[in-house]
Amino acid sequence: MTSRADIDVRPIDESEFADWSRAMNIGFLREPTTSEEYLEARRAQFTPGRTVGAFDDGRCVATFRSFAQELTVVGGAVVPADAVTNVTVSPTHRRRGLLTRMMAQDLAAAKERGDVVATLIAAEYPIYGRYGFGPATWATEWTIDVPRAGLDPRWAGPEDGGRIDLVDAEDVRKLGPELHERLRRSQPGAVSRDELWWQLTTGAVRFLPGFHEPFFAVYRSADGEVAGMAAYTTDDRWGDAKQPLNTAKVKWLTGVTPAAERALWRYLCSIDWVVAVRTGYRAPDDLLPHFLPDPRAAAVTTQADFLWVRVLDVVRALEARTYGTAGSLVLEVADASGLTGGRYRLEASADGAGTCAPTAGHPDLSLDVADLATLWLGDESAVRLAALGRVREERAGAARQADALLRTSRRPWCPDIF
Ligand SMILES: CC(=O)SCCNC(=O)CCNC(=O)[C@H](O)C(C)(C)COP(=O)(O)OP(=O)(O)OC[C@H]1O[C@@H](n2cnc3c(N)ncnc32)[C@H](O)[C@@H]1OP(=O)(O)O
Repeated sequence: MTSRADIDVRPIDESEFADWSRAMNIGFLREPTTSEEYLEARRAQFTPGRTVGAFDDGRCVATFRSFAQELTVVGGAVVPADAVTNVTVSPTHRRRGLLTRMMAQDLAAAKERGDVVATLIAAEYPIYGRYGFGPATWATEWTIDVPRAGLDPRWAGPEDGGRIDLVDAEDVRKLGPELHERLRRSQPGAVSRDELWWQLTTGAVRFLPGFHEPFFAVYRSADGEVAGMAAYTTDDRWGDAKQPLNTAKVKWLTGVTPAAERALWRYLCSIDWVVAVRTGYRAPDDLLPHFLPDPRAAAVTTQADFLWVRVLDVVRALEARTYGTAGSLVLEVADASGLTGGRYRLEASADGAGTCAPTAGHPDLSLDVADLATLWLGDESAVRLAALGRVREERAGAARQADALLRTSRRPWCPDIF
């Protein structure tokens, strides 16, 4: 067996991209061999210096890629994030520390670059906590039993003066980016999308497994403004007695007003032949069930952690967001990697702004950097984490005070897998 030291972990150059892609497909249990077209399409994701491989005897056996992203925080500001993706280690080389080496290099480079956080969508829950990542948003998927929802089957369009049109992929590439910008600027937990995201979702570039061209529906409000858009596929299922039994699967649904969300969900539940709607990953407090006369018709199919965050700079992370009340809190943050641990005083003013600085003062709460990430976007309760023993109160009542400062009335949501 090759010793750990003999395995070279380094950024690849473009000539190694085919070997790197083969290794990634192996790690994700996908067909290893890739076509020239696949490689050509995928090359847009090659970021020099940030596409990393591990090489054993000249063959790529592990992959890791990161790219620049913006993450929206509470209050609507965005912070520069190091988005981590394409993480694989071949089954022949697992549990020898290769991920640990690739991650350590990447996080150190991200810190050096000035990224405030690193982000990822975890394939499995137990992988990333050890590197200081914590789940910062959660996702819920519902399946709507349309005939049980109590909706009037005669519905023929929005009652609010708005309209819904089906549009082509090209229209989505034109209208979608601006709509998403509006959403993500006001949605804590949302991330930026690049042009390739729009090309992939519309099929202009195809390398994702199982792509089927979706239907695209656009909602315009009474004044003609595009306020919502949805992409969905259907599965052409029929029962033995010739009954249509289609499920509409929502790939994404963006609404920048409650009216837009209501109209698009109503539309999806009105399509002839469709008896079930799978919603895709929404925020756990999405309005959707309450758009239905019988909210129980929306059954939770998935409930899981979604966006994981690794705080790289406590001061900038805490100063970027806003707070629910005025107050002062001293946090003792443990960070085994040495990237951003220390004792910090957060001062929030009545207008919601926060300042943060290292302090020698007595701590109010002690916690790991991964748990700070879990609290940062407002989704989790410090009181709950204290009950679990993950946050320690150094002053009685500090966890409750942290909740008053940090928690938000609506939950954060990351609409994108990356
Ligand atoms: C953002 C993304 O891309 S998510 C996709 C992640 N990729 C996958 O799930 C594909 C299949 N899995 C893999 O490729 C690999 O198993 C990886 C990438 C998850 C882990 O790579 P490895 O090189 O085996 O990890 P490494 O040896 O550095 O492990 C470090 C520690 O994490 C633990 N660990 C690693 N993977 C897992 C896991 N899936 N579940 C539980 N523990 C794990 C190891 O046991 C080890 O613990 P220890 O330090 O106590 O001994």
